[in-house]
Amino acid sequence: MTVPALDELRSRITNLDSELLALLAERRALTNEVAETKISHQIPVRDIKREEQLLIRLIKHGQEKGLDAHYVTQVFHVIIEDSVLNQQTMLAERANPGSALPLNRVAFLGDRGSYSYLATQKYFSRRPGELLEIGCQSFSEIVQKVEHAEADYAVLPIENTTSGSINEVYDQLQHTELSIIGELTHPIRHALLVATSTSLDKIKTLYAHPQVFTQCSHFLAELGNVEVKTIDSTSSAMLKVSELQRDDVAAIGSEAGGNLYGLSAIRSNLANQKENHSRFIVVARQAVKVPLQVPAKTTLVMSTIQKPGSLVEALMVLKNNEINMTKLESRPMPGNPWEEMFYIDVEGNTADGPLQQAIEELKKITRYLKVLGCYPSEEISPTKVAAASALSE
Ligand SMILES: O=C(O)C(=O)C[C@]1(C(=O)O)C=C[C@@H](O)C=C1
Repeated sequence: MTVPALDELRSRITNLDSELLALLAERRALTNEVAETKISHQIPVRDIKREEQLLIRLIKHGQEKGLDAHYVTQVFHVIIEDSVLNQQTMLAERANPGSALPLNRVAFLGDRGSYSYLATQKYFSRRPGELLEIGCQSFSEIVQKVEHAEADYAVLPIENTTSGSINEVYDQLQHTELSIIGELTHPIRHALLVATSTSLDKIKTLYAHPQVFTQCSHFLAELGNVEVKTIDSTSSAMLKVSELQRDDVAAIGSEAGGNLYGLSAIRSNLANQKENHSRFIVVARQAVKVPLQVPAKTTLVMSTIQKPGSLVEALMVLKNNEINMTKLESRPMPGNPWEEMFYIDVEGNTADGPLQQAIEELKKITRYLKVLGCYPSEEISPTKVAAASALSE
């Protein structure tokens, strides 16, 4: 049997990949048409039943073609997530006429290549208009850029699955009139980045942002004589290493970001937890309306009356109105020792009855309550179907 030449096989793969892309684009265009129907008939974007049926059929079909259920499910989770996010964005834009800008000026931490930069690119890739990135040195600078109308939006990391909440960002939210208008989660994959063809045993100095060191503490503990230097952002760490061009220095950052500085990864998956994700919020001067067909999240900040059980009482209001709380964070109140501000994320829309009711009730039993924003939820939980149910069809 003659074996086809590698070039020939690769050219066939290349052609197939182009066909796949054309099909994906066609599918996306169809789902955008679906969104138009949903807008005119007030139908929710997400239809879990339809997704289940679709996955069951695809798993079965895939297995007939020798593709395992896990693979098919993973591929279609990504495709459906893209479809849902695009439709949500379309609906949100319709609900906020005139909000789409020809140029989105976005302030974020660090420079090209930082995780905030990558999150910014991801969030605005679905939105119309060009993107102008404004790299900043601190969270307060980022917030001020939007407050002073030097930027239209800010992208701020708020929590990480390994290192927890980012307190400085919560503290910024306490003092600003800006509103949260969006969120996104982005995988944070830390790699050891170098500028030369070197190896781990030669590294003597390591640059990274303090948050990154916290997230990679297990890896750092294994390193022997390495001097760890903190730096204001991941992009500064990468820039430093690319400028030094030395065998004995490295930065911790994403491989994608490192590529922008000509760095290569000699170790990857450095975070303590395999699933390391950061959640970012997007803030602007103007709050947005979230259409009721789109799953919404709302962030509240409140301080309770100083008496035993007042926080429990406030949380009971949420429970009684069947509002699901996704996060509770407390931060000290400057100037008021031992008093706390509570930041609460809930599933729900401020334009919808149950949350409106809960907010009214909370106002009566708290000292201070403010809605920091109501925004489309971008946490698209994948629909699960058991492979067995697909095969029994
Ligand atoms: O069929 C729909 O209603 C769609 O919006 C399309 C689609 C898909 O991409 O297949 C996306 C979201 C829904 O949850 C179900 C299916």
